Amino acid sequence: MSAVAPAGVAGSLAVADPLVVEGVTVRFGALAALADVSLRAEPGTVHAVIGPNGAGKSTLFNVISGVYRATSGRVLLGGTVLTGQRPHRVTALGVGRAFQNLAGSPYESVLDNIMIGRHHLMRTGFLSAGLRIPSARHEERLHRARAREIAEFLDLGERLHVPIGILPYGDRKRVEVARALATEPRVLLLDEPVAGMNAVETAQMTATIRAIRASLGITVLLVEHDMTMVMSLADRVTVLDFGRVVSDGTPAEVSRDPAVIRAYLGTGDEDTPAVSTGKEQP
Ligand SMILES: Nc1ncnc2c1ncn2[C@@H]1O[C@H](COP(=O)(O)OP(=O)(O)OP(=O)(O)O)[C@@H](O)[C@H]1O
Repeated sequence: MSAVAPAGVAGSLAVADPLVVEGVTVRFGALAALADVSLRAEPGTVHAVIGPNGAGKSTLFNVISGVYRATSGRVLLGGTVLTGQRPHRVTALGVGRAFQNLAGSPYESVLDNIMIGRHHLMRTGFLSAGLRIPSARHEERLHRARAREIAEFLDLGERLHVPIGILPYGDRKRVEVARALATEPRVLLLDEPVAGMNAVETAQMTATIRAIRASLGITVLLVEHDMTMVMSLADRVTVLDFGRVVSDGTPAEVSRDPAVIRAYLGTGDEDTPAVSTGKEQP
């Protein structure tokens, strides 16, 4: 991985504003998928959102990214209210999202797939781009250079012109993260980034997320079922169960919280860590 943080067309990626979720409720008929959920992801941290299946994690990501409307409550990035905005506007306001399922066209190259993330930043319309107007060509060159930097940052620099459909699974997942980074986010939503990965790919993705936090200063909001990865990486963890926040704290705090033990195991046995930190003695 490149040691140098990308910098370029869109300027600094660093963020000084927290992402704040304030009392968000989402109802689907009688079901409250989220019930008065609040959390605060501090700038430049990895904040994990965990919970059993059906706890509301995807619904929360869908509210933050503008896909679902909250029944009540707000999401703010600094002083900007994100709730009520459409997904493309939320992206433009600084929230990038890498999806769990592999997105992107399998026949297009790594570079072209990363460029998809930059379209909302390009001033040139299709007509002037198609007519190869010099200013349009200049802008396209700058954006391609930036996409290349991001690819190199994610160790994809050697594969720029490879169709993503023939890449190994781990590389393809990193292209998805690169596409999200190409939107120049201040907050990056990562939806199960290591789902389906082997141990080597998981270690590489974990290193990638650490580098995003350390070098780019981006706030990462992470939904992930791999508890060893979450507990080794997250600065803070919010635990959802049945749409409610049942715990919030450092990995060490939540892994000992009886409410988390109940959520995962259906027991209040306080001698058992709720979730493995990967550091327990055998
Ligand atoms: N569009 C929808 N319409 C109706 N119910 C929904 C919708 N989206 C989610 N739900 C329900 O809301 C609840 C929370 O689902 P959600 O997908 O957010 O959970 P999750 O924590 O992401 O689960 P998993 O870990 O299995 O992905 C579930 O009961 C789910 O069936």
